[in-house]
Amino acid sequence: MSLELARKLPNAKFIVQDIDHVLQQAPAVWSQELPEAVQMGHVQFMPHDFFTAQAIKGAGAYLLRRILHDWSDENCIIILKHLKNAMTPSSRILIIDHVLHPTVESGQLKSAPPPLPANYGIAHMFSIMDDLDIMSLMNGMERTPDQLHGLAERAGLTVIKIWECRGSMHVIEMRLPEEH
Ligand SMILES: C[S@@+](CC[C@H](N)C(=O)[O-])C[C@H]1O[C@@H](n2cnc3c(N)ncnc32)[C@H](O)[C@@H]1O
Repeated sequence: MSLELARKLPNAKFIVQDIDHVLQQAPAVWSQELPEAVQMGHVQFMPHDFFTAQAIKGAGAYLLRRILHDWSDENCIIILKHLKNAMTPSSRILIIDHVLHPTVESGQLKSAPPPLPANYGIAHMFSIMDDLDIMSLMNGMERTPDQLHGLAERAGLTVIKIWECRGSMHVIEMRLPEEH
C-alpha cells in the first residue's frame, strides 16, 4: 500500500517496516516498481518487530494495513501502545482493515435504507467470511466500530474517525487523546 501511496504522493517519505526476512524482499520490488522513490531517498526499509518499541518518533502517520485483524485484543493493545509511545500530538495511526457493520446499525457507519438490514445484508458477506477465515487461521478477528473504540481506549488512544471507503475495508484514524 505504501508503494501505491508513494505513486500518488511523490513528495512524501515512507519508512517500510516488517520482520527482517520479509522486509528483505521489499527493496527489489520498489526498485522495479518505483525506482525514483528509491533513488530520491523517499523510501527507507527498516526491520522492526511491532511488539517492541517503535524507533520512529513523531511520524505524520503510522499505517497498519491488514495487521490488527491478525491479532487478539491483548496483542493489538501491545502494538498500539508502542505506537502511542512514539507519537506526538500531530501523529495519527491509520488502520486499514475490514470494519464489521452490525445488522442493527452502529451509529458510526452509514446504514442502508430500510427495509434492507443496516449493513446491506449479503453485500457485507465478504467481511464476515474474512472474520471467520482470520479466526480459524490466526486466532484473529475483524472488528466492529465499538470493538475498535474499545481497543483504542485500552491502548490510551482515541478513534477520531472511521473513514468509510467504497470497498469493505475502511480506514480507522486514531490519535493521542486531547490534553485537558
Ligand atoms: C496480512 S500481512 C499485511 C501486509 C501488508 N501490510 C499488506 O497490507 O499487504 C501481515 C504482515 O505483518 C507482518 N508481521 C507479522 N508479525 C510481525 C511482527 N511481529 N512485527 C512486524 N511485522 C510483522 C508479516 O510479515 C506480514 O507482512
